[in-house]
Amino acid sequence: GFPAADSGYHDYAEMQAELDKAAKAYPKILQKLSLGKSYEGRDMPLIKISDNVAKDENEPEILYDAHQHAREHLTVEMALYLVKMFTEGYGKDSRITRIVDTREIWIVPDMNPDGGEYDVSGGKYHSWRKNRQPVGNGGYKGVDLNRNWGYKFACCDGSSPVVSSETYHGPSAFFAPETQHLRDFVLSRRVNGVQQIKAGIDFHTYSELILWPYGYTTQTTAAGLNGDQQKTFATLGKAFAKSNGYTPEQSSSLYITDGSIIDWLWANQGIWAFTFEMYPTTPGKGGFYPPASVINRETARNQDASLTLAEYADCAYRAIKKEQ
Ligand SMILES: NS(=O)(=O)N[C@@H](Cc1ccccc1)C(=O)O
Ligand SMILES: [Ca+2]
Ligand SMILES: [Ca+2]
Ligand SMILES: [Zn+2]
Repeated sequence: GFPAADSGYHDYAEMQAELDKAAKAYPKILQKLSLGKSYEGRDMPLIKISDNVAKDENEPEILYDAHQHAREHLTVEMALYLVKMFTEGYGKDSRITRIVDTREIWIVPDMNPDGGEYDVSGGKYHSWRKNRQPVGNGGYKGVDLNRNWGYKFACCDGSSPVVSSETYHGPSAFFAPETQHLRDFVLSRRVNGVQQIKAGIDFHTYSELILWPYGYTTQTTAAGLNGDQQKTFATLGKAFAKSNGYTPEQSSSLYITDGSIIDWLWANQGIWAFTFEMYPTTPGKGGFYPPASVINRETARNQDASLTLAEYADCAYRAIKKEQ
């Protein structure tokens, strides 16, 4: 569990309890499902929020995922904030109500439950990033989930082949059960060959950035990402940045990453996918372990961007005033 001073953060059991409570309180608009089990056997919750939530309706779908990296605990709080915002705002806030009525929202609050629990084990932080899967044959553990996706896997020196590395990509794409489960869920959202999930945000910490594909190349356009699409990503990214004060840029302008989730979501499934790096900007402001006192402010900071993404999900090109 978290160190006492940081008890405001939710550990795995507390996160699950929070989600169970929400499912009980809002059965008409929230369903608690499961992606499957992590390597060590922990359930990975999947939340669906929409009107007539038990029905698969013909409404644009949105995906918010959090906590691919174990020490990035603020992202679990971000996902719990989204659950709270959509449920408590429904029927009260007109913008939220319209989104819940016209979209199907998927939230994955914890992509890496094993890593997260390990990171806070013994009431102290271990600065752990990866999952807890044995790798190689020297007793090492951990695949970097955000290098294990299957688009341009290990293509471009944007990850490491060394099992002990923080950015170890694994022996193959989708080696980690955690990336397999989210991949399988996303693929299951293809109906008559059309991907129902139109847009998404992958939450990380820290640096306060809004990132869009590609991560594997510094080219602004490349196979599967043309000029209008680049313009749409940049326009939406800048609009999000205006609302939360983060810095918007193409993912690769910071460093090259291969096998990242947003490259796969976009190139393989055509999903308008962004990575948000949350608070703080620097290690001096808490790095991966900011005090629990910032949770409310730093999660609410992304309310407008999260809602705007959902509003554009029917046609992202509207952001550049293009029809189709
Ligand atoms: N959370 S993070 O510090 O690990 N950054 C993430 C996301 C990311 C990817 C590419 C450039 C900047 C940030 C990563 O997978 O490297
Ligand atoms: Ca619905
Ligand atoms: Ca649907
Ligand atoms: Zn991260």
